Amino acid sequence: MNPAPSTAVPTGIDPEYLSDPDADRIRALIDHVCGHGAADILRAALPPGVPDAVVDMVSRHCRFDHAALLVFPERLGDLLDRLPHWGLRTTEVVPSTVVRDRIAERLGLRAESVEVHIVRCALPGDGVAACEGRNLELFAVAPVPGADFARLRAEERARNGETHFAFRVVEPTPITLLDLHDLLVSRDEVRRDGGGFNPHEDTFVLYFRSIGEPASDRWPRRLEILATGSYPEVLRRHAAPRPAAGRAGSPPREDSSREDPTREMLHLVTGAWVTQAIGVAARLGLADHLGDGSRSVADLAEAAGAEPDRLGRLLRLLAGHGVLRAEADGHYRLTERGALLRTERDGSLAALADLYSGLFFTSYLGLEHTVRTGEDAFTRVHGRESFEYFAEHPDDARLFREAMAFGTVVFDAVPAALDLPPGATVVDVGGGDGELLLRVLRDHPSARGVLFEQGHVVEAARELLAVSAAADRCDLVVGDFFTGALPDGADLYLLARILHDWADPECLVVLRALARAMPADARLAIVERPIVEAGGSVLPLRFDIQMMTNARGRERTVAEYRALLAEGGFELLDLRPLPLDMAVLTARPRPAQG
Ligand SMILES: C[S@@+](CC[C@H](N)C(=O)[O-])C[C@H]1O[C@@H](n2cnc3c(N)ncnc32)[C@H](O)[C@@H]1O
Repeated sequence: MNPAPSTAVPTGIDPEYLSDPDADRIRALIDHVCGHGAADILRAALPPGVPDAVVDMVSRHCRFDHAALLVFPERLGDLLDRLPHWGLRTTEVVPSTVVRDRIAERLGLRAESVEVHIVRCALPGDGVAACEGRNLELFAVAPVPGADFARLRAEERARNGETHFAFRVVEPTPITLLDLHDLLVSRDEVRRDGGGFNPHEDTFVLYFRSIGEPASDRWPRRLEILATGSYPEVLRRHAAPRPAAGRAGSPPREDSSREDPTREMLHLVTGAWVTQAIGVAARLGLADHLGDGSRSVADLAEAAGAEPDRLGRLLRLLAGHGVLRAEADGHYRLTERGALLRTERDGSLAALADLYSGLFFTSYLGLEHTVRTGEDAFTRVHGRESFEYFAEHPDDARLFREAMAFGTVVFDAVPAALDLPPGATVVDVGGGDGELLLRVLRDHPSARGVLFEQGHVVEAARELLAVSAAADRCDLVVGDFFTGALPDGADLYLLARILHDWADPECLVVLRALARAMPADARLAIVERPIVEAGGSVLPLRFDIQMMTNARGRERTVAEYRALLAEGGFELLDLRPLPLDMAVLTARPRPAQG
């Protein structure tokens, strides 16, 4: 961090203005901005105790731009006259719309009756090196007659509620902005606080307000992320409701574990027991037996062919984790969470719960071996690599396909995230049983599809296709994406949940084969669950271990995907978020050099 200069305030301040309450605030803000390094200013705009990794990531992509303050001069000219006394050089005065609208709303007035100007000014460079290149934005609110205005002015002077510290993204891309956004909102203490795009200035802003005592005695923890350009996807994500996890309404027993490290650790260490309990519930078909109703333990035990005492204890644990609800009469019913174990529903997790507590669970006995040696856990435990194993075990292969069908919750959002020209041909490489391709064809009625898969999987896809209205627009091609030629000449190639199955060398074989098969103007759409660096959701990290244990693959950060794609002959263009931490990453073949 930059050392604080011994005196931050430029000399030559006219003492007359120090008695003005706004003058005092402006001076204190100059002190704060000139007296601290950018990382310290950032830290003070984020929650107390924010990890270094978060500060580092924001610092890597952004530079400090300005600090903002709401002030109340009698006349705008008065303020402009005074600024040189603080060594401030006015660079621009423009009308404000966003802040004006917010103030008008608070005063219960029409926006047009409130006048707010943004006075942009550069901080002095001379003698205060830390101020070089830093700016203030003073939002000058013209007097509005009425008691409420007096109250607003008094409150704002006391609270500085509109103050923020703005960091500008140096090389903005949708991917960088999404990464930054997700990193910040992944912290429970950070709240989204509005944002928007100003077309006149081609400027995009996101505001974040953090809970916690102010870092200094007066400035709120309010951060603005600023970028040139328009990023509607990021804005949509910013406006979306916070994910339910960790919010009020989660089962209290789980949440209470957060307070005590021993309890919390015990919770983690015993997590596999819960995986097993849910897996057994899935294999006993408890959710289907319960349906929409409630049943007694004895009744359920009979229906599921289970021993009542042991089943009762299993149900009690599942209720503790919010999978079931115990009713006053001792009956159990499904919660919304538990209903995901019903087999006959979209997005069923029943097969996944069975697979993750069964075949894929036993592989974890080889995790230590994998971590120690780098050798594949699944192969060590089951004798062969997972896709070879499935080719020889049809029942397990069916369970795997059914488990993958859970991804359809995510697939529903994929077609809208693809840019497909009319009449386009789409090749789904390793497309499984065709669930994703069928959704794309359904949403794009003029598109044609090609499903490229291994022989035994294509047979399953044939069954699904047979009952689909898009059957006549879809061809099935049996092939091996490592050794066979891929269908060429199409407009869009899908690689959904393929790259994460493999290590980089295998991925490069597939990517280079794709680069050879794809026309120069075709697009590659990769559906994966990218790891958000530093403090993002833990789900991609869990799946990363899963890929290491039950495949030879890994989850990757966006930067790793970008690098992998570049090595495979592609350029990453865009990232569009999907539910459950997944995303569509769009790439194009890199034009041949020279
Ligand atoms: C994790 S699944 C993903 C399936 C589908 N894309 C989805 O997202 O539901 C991986 C798929 O890759 C296929 N696959 C594995 N090795 C392959 C190969 N060498 N050639 C073609 N497909 C392969 C498997 O059969 C499997 O369907």
